[in-house]
Amino acid sequence: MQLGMIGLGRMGGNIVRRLTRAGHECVVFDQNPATVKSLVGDRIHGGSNLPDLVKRLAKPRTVWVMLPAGEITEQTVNELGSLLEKGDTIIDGGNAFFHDDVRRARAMKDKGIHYIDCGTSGGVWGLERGYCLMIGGEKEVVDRLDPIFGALAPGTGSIERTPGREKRDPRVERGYLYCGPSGAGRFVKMVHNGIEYGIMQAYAEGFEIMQKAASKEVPAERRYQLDLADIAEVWRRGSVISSWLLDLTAMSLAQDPTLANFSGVVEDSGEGRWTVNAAVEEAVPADVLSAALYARFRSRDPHATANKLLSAMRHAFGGHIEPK
Ligand SMILES: O=C(O)[C@H](O)[C@@H](O)[C@H](O)[C@H](O)COP(=O)(O)O
Repeated sequence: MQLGMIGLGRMGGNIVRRLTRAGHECVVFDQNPATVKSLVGDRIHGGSNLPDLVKRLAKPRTVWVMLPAGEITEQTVNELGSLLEKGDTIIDGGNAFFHDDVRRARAMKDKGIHYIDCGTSGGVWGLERGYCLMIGGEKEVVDRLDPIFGALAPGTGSIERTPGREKRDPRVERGYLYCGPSGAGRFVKMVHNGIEYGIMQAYAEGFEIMQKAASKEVPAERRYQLDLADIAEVWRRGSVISSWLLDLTAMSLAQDPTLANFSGVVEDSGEGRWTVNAAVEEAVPADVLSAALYARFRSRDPHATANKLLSAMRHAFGGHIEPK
């Protein structure tokens, strides 16, 4: 099939590479012309701007938008809405907010343009490992674009089949899922990322507890100098908590057990906040996911006003002095 790709960053460029390796053809555009030039090659054609990209695609066209969530995605989808025609399709594969998908799909529907939200997991490893896809929108359109999704997904690989799934849609076992109407794919991806925060936080806290087992606060006879890199490695092999995030933890610790290249200021792109908002809307107690989100906020300002106020109150009622 043929696909237009807008945004050739960490994800978009590799999606194009994976698609063309599978025999698909891509027309690509990025704000940076050098990025476009570096990608153009076998089955990959460059567009000089959005109108040019659209012109180079055969009808009905499919254009994948792979840009940071927010204004840039909004502008691009709007511009595509005025360039594309009835029967064409926009797929947004970024980490947009699912409310925006519902709104955009409605606006595009009025023009006869299909809008598909596609939560795309796999990060910088997706080119080789494939992307786990969580898809929302009109089912007939998603089914028509199956060759694209199938080529991007990881495939069954070496993961054993889950007993009891024999009569279910086999595509799920290949790593892509039609989740439901507009926004449903991104909603599932949003919760995936909320869970990602929680799992990451659990490993992070556990490893710090083991590191601080060597601290003076602990009685000498129970003070342990533990090798975190080796613990991460051994846990990968047969333990109950093995996972890909643990694989990456083991790799990071093997490369540098002191993690000297990281400041510990942890950013977030929105999905964790939206997951917690959804939990509040549904009155679901999401203790772990909320705490993991707040841990990221806290990492950014150890000298926050709240902490100063705590010290101020302790000092006021008990004369307690902060350590210098
Ligand atoms: O599934 C994935 O491939 C990741 O979740 C990916 O989507 C990205 O790395 C996150 O957006 C990071 O999210 P934060 O910036 O919020 O940590």
